[in-house]
Amino acid sequence: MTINMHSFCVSLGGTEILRNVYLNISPGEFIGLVGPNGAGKSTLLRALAGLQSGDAGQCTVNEQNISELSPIERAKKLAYLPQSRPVYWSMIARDVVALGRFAYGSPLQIDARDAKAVDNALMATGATHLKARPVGELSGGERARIHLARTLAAETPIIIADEPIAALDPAHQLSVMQMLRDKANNGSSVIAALHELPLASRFCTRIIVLDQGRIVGDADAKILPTEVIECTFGVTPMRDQSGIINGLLPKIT
Ligand SMILES: Nc1ncnc2c1ncn2[C@@H]1O[C@H](COP(=O)(O)OP(=O)(O)OP(=O)(O)O)[C@@H](O)[C@H]1O
Repeated sequence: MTINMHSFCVSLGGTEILRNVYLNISPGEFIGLVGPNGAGKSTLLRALAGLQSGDAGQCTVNEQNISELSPIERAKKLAYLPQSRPVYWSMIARDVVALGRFAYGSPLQIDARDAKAVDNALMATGATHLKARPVGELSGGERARIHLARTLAAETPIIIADEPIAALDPAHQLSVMQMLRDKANNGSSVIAALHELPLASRFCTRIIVLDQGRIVGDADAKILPTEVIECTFGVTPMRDQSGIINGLLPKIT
């Protein structure tokens, strides 16, 4: 499925947060949305998920305005992992993952297809061994993987993830990035807000750079101009021969 933003603007508390954003995500793409703290990444992802209305412009899924979709229709098309993921009851981890199936029936009475989706999602995030544990007892990284599994359990053609690898150890960061890339390779449209530029560069098919609510860079990760990274983040990327960023240094002046 294709997701599209056209001349999209958002103001919050009297401040313009997203300014005239144009964006297109096609099946097969894994987009890394990067930008400094406060750039507007979460706001943009919330808008793509239909959770943030705009002051101007449009956001569409397969050319249908996202605000016209019912929550259930939306949940069958896209899964959204928010940055903040509070759990107010100490539910068993597997039940939290099963919440991802709510669009298909009651998450507390899951059928065989739902159960398979939940088990596959737990496996994809390396969290199968955690399934019987109360989420309140899990570590931050373990809980993050359970929430990601909840997102994947929806088995939607679009995945929108806000900082899916924050709090994960290096091995799980790599495996989650590979898994998201595999989803894209299998036809999903994936966008994730990321702070880990080298990992974004290695695994994403495209990088979009947001700064003060504006898109200031949009390119294949390997050819994203060094100047854009330097101007936006104040760091200088080191690259390997293929252009992949493999380290960052304070901006060389
Ligand atoms: N409800 C709100 N009212 C006023 N300002 C808001 C509101 N929500 C967010 N903002 C502001 O919008 C800007 C963008 O926030 P957003 O969370 O989208 O940034 P971000 O790029 O995801 O940042 P981070 O990398 O720190 O998570 C920030 O300056 C934030 O303070």
